[in-house]
Amino acid sequence: MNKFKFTRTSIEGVFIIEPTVFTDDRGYFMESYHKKEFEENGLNIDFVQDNQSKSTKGVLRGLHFQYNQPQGKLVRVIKGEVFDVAVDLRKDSPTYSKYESVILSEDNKKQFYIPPGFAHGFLVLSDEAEFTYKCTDFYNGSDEGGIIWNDPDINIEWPLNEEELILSEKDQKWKSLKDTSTSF
Ligand SMILES: Cc1cn([C@H]2C[C@H](O)[C@@H](COP(=O)(O)OP(=O)(O)O[C@H]3O[C@H](C)C(=O)[C@H](O)[C@H]3O)O2)c(=O)[nH]c1=O
Repeated sequence: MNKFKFTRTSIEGVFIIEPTVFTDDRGYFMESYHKKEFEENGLNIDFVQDNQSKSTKGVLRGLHFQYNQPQGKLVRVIKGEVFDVAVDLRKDSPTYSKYESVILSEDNKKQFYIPPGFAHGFLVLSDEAEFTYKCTDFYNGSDEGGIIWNDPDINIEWPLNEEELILSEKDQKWKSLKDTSTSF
């Protein structure tokens, strides 16, 4: 029995995945990942690291990537709601510099697969959000790069006003894509 719905997006390699949720009077059960079913649906990926973070409303984490160890990410929200964004940084891609966004939430249980070669970020819309994701390569802090959240050429329509945003010192200092050398 297939337990996931896979939807391709406008950007090649980026998928929205919806798990089957089994509910009963105790609550619910769902499989959150299934290597074989993902492979059968075009996602032949191996994960090596799982991450989890908690953020309050207005926190924007991103837009991050790793230069030499680019990470594919399977992301989802286990508490609250976020606006999640993937930006195509693959030089030869017809959708270079374009973005795909999706609302991920505790309620919709949607997952978003972002391949290596993308910048990733999310904005928290609920009072709090707990975010968890699987990565196809290991974290390497010295290999990290970023694109500024409000790059006018990418023009992401973030659903909160600028004055509501909370960014780390690091995330306030990234440059725009045109001023960032990437080679994916
Ligand atoms: C990402 C990461 C971070 N850390 C340490 C480094 C810092 O001491 C601390 C916080 O790191 P940072 O501020 O980079 O965390 P985020 O802003 O959530 O970074 C993530 O934000 C966006 C959403 C992403 O897609 C990336 O996975 C990642 O860049 O955790 C680790 O030890 N391992 C890790 O894999």
